[in-house]
Amino acid sequence: MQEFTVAEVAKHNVPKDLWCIIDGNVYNLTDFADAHPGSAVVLHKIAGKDATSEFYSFHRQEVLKKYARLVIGKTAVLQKYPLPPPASFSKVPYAETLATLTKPSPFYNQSHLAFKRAIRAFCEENIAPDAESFAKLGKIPTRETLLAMGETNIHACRLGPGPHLKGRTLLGGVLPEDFDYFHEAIAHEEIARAAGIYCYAEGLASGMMIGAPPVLKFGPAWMKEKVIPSILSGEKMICLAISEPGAGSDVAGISCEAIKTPDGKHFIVNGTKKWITNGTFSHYFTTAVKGTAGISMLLIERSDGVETEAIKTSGTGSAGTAYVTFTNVKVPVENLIGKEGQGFAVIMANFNHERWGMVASACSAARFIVEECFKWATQRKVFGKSLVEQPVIRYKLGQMIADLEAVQSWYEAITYQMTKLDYKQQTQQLAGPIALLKYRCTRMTHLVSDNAVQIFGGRAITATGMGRHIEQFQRTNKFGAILGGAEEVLLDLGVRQSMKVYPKDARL
Ligand code: HEM
Repeated sequence: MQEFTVAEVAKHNVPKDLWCIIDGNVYNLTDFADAHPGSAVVLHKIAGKDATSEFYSFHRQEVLKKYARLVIGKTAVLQKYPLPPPASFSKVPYAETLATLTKPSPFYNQSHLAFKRAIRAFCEENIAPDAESFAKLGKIPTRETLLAMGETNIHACRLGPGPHLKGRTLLGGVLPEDFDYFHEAIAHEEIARAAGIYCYAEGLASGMMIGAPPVLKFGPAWMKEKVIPSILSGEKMICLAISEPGAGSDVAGISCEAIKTPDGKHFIVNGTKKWITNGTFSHYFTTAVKGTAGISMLLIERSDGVETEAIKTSGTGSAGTAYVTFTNVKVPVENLIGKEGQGFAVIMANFNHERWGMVASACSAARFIVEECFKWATQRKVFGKSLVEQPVIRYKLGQMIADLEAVQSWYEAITYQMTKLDYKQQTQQLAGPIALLKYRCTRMTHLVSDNAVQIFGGRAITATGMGRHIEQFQRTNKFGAILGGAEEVLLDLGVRQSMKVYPKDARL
């Protein structure tokens, strides 16, 4: 690259010959000025000057990457803000979990770190580039992306440890037998970080994370053999169809009915499901139905009588959130997941993994927002000093960090318990704590979202530019307080679960 002196750059200081220096590099903005979204006028004011500080007041670093073509040379001035190398861990305080950098941890080892680095690299290369534009356009992820997640076994990793990992090559060189719930949590965390929780991330087969476990844990052998490989490869999609227009957290209230044919060989399914993540593009529906025996779970293939329609939410069309209608759908009785009439137990067992996964994603998303706020507060100047020099801003950051780290610690403690308990024990012993944890987590994200909006001001309600991640987070954050069980329902469940084991002999 050609090197210029500061004095040489200074000569190009008029609109028809407009150069400037940004972080050591020389930009020729003459032809770009009229197309500049921030107006030509502001560029005229910095013509011929070092505009690094002005640039970082109004733009994200990614703008420089996108417009690298405008660079015509460099100066001897040392670059102060180099773009971070690929798949690196952030050095901004609290931007990474405490164990990611150098701090010791009872839970994570080198294998977790290697996995984290590898999946971050995958996400940066394959997921992040589409995240913003696809979310805006409401486009579902491409087949290539979903297949790439299959090839690298990310789909399989998101279903947690188990026999489905046997013989698979995992990212970071992790051996399938060493893979535990901390690895799985890292997969959810990294996807949420790269793709935006309750936004583009939802399209990345998150329906599978909740729709496939019932098949894996309770489905008959033929079903596992037929369905699981095609799902884990990314060829086919599956979703969980439980909630209905008249039944959300109130699962017992579902009305989608499945009536057995007189020969006992099929169910005829009639009813609707609402808010079904990935429903618009799923091939399989893990569906809760009501029959004479009570609630059952059925695997329904997309076929005649299955219709899906996109629902517009505050999130994005990338999630494929659907209204599903089953009209006289003929389903073989072999498609029962678990025993007839025992669907409630399958649903309840599944909820734990779903809620825990939501916490993993939400902690990571909140951490990313903390990082955004810390960076903004440091580089944004008001009343002659940076925001972070104002006590009120430090108070807000402190609240966010303290809440986040408290939830993170509880979630890691529960994750550790999951690594020591089998699936049945988890269902019996962790349903209450996980319900309470998810409640605490979404209260934390409310605070993080609220404080982030106050720190970013107008930019927090602007979909592009400096605050675009904050805008998305505050717009979609509420999903977490509803999906997988509303906060109020979870608090109630948490206490009811502990009442079941309350010692009969305990007295004040
Ligand atoms: C390489 C040089 C530059 C490029 C490629 C560039 C590009 C952009 C882009 C893409 C935006 C829209 C922001 C977004 O929504 O993402 C923008 C906005 C803006 N730019 Fe630049 N810019 C450059 C230099 C500068 C400089 C040196 C200034 C100095 C004053 C400046 C001032 C602004 C302002 C005031 C806005 C509007 C910010 C807002 O709406 O909050 N730009 N610029």
